[in-house]
Amino acid sequence: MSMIAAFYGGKSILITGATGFLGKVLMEKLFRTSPDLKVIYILVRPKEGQTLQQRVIQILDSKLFEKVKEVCPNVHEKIRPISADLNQNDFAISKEDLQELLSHTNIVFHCAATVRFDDHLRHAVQLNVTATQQLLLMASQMPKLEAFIHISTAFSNCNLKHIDEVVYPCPVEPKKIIDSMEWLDDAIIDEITPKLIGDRPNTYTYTKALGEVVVQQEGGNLNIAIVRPSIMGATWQEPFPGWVDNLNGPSGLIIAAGKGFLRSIRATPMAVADLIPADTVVNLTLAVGWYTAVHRPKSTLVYHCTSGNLNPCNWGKMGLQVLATFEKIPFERAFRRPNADFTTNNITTHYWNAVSHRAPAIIYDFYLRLTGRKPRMTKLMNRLLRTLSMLEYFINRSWEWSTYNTEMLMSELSPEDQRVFNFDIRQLNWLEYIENYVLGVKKYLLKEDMAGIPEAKQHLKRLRNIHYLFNTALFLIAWRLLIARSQVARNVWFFIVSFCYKFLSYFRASSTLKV
Ligand SMILES: CCCCCCCCCCCCCCCCCCCCCCCCCC(=O)SCCNC(=O)CCNC(=O)[C@H](O)C(C)(C)COP(=O)(O)OP(=O)(O)OC[C@H]1O[C@@H](n2cnc3c(N)ncnc32)[C@H](O)[C@@H]1OP(=O)(O)O
Ligand SMILES: NC(=O)C1=CN([C@@H]2O[C@H](COP(=O)(O)OP(=O)(O)OC[C@H]3O[C@@H](n4cnc5c(N)ncnc54)[C@H](OP(=O)(O)O)[C@@H]3O)[C@@H](O)[C@H]2O)C=CC1
Repeated sequence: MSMIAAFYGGKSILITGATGFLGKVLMEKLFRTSPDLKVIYILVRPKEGQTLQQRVIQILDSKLFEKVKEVCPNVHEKIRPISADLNQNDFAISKEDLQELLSHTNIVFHCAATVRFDDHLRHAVQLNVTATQQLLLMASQMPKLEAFIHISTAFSNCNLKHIDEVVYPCPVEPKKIIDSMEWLDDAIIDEITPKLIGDRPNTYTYTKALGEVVVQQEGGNLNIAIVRPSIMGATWQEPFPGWVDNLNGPSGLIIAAGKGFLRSIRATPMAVADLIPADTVVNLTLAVGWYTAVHRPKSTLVYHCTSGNLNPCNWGKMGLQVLATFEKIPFERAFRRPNADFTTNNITTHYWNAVSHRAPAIIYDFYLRLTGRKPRMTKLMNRLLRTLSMLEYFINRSWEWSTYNTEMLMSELSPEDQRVFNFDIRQLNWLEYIENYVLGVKKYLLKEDMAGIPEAKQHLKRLRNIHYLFNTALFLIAWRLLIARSQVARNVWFFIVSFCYKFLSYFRASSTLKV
């Protein structure tokens, strides 16, 4: 029997961010391995046109929860959605709900965050720092609380090259930042943001670092741990390979490449692609929850959930495997044939952006206008280029993360727990994983049917023919213009034509002789 699974049995668990990518995989695993848990409270913000219950039903109806429904048929009774907005004071939770949470919760998993790189600092601070502070305050009033697990990111200290499993201090105290956000206006915040984030690339990584400091400073006597995943990708094994449900990280770019929009990307092929499957993050997080509650380490332990130092894969290998998978499993209705490449400097990046991204978009929009439709490709391409510029920082560098605590935890698990809550990334086969990832993107994000693959292949063949035809026409037009203007080009042209003519005459004559 798994000790970790048994530990979560009978427990009341609070999860923030349960409607997000990680939160859903976390809930699924909890229900599947500990169906006898008491209740999972989830803090859900109301969404336009959807009640909380409807949001829960939507989650449970997804393919992700198919296995759970078999092992835990009353799963819907065990999820208790609580209306809460982490942007509001006290999360705008009703008094009754708050009372219930405070008196019953045994474990907290804090996953909610804004993961947008370019969020306004005020909003990023509110969600990634102030909300964490408020949640800690709530947690300190929970008499039955056994562990508080905070999900951060391995990139919270991406300004360093080697990152240890410790919380690094920030030059300006989080409390001061929180206070200043209350009285500074947006214009001033915009002005000081670059100075505050310093050599970090965006407000996301900066506020996640502040969040960690808050956890360490204000955790009081709570049993706290911090989990730092790197770039979270589709599931590796559980509940099935390839499950993914948002565009973050590489998923959006896989779509853009597979549909033929993305043709070049500024990346360093040898830089480590520190991807980590979502189910690996979940297994480590649950093991950390158990360890923190049972062993009560004296200090706040940080656990790196990364792949680079144990089983590295680089962007070059990953890119090639993604492209190879498109040959076998193409996406439907591609704009162009998937054929992306890496660029490594500014000049080639600008050149290929103009030739491979902007120009085809303009031509296609011109065609849409001609046929009386609304142009949209240039807008889409501009957004893609903006997204690429945001992600570039992470695909042109490598980091070293120490994984001492994570490895220590692995050695503390029984063989059964090591199997059920496997987070040993050394066992991952990258080529197989990437293929399943692309397949998962096709099935679960694009919702494309596998039966459509032959038609998708036909479509790519048509695109290839159009491509050849277009290139030939372009060459002939350019050549025609050139020979109209240049005597040298004309001479070359006559030489080629007469050479071909002579060759054909010789060929015809020799074949007549043979007969
Ligand atoms: C040798 C030869 C080889 C050949 C090779 C060939 C290669 C070919 C194969 C290629 C694949 C292999 C290489 C993979 C590289 C992966 C790099 C990943 C690095 C990730 C590092 C993460 C580190 C930190 C990890 C963490 O700890 S945290 C989690 C990470 N957080 C995020 O990933 C949020 C990012 N996003 C935003 O920050 C916002 O999205 C924002 C972008 C500002 C836009 O923002 P905005 O324009 O305002 O508007 P949106 O509505 O948001 O989006 C507007 C439009 O862009 C779409 N779109 C949003 N996102 C993404 C996204 N990612 N990717 C793509 N599209 C996206 C959205 O669908 C919408 O499309 P539309 O609806 O227009 O059609
Ligand atoms: N994705 C990645 O590559 C990585 C993620 N992480 C960390 O993992 C955690 C989870 O990330 P991920 O699942 O990918 O992110 P998602 O964007 O998929 O999920 C974010 C979650 O936070 C909730 N949330 C956001 N704002 C509020 C709010 N105001 N009130 C209540 N809930 C809110 C969202 O709710 P709603 O559904 O209503 O929007 C959603 O459930 C984050 O802490 C992130 O920093 C770390 C490393 C990598």
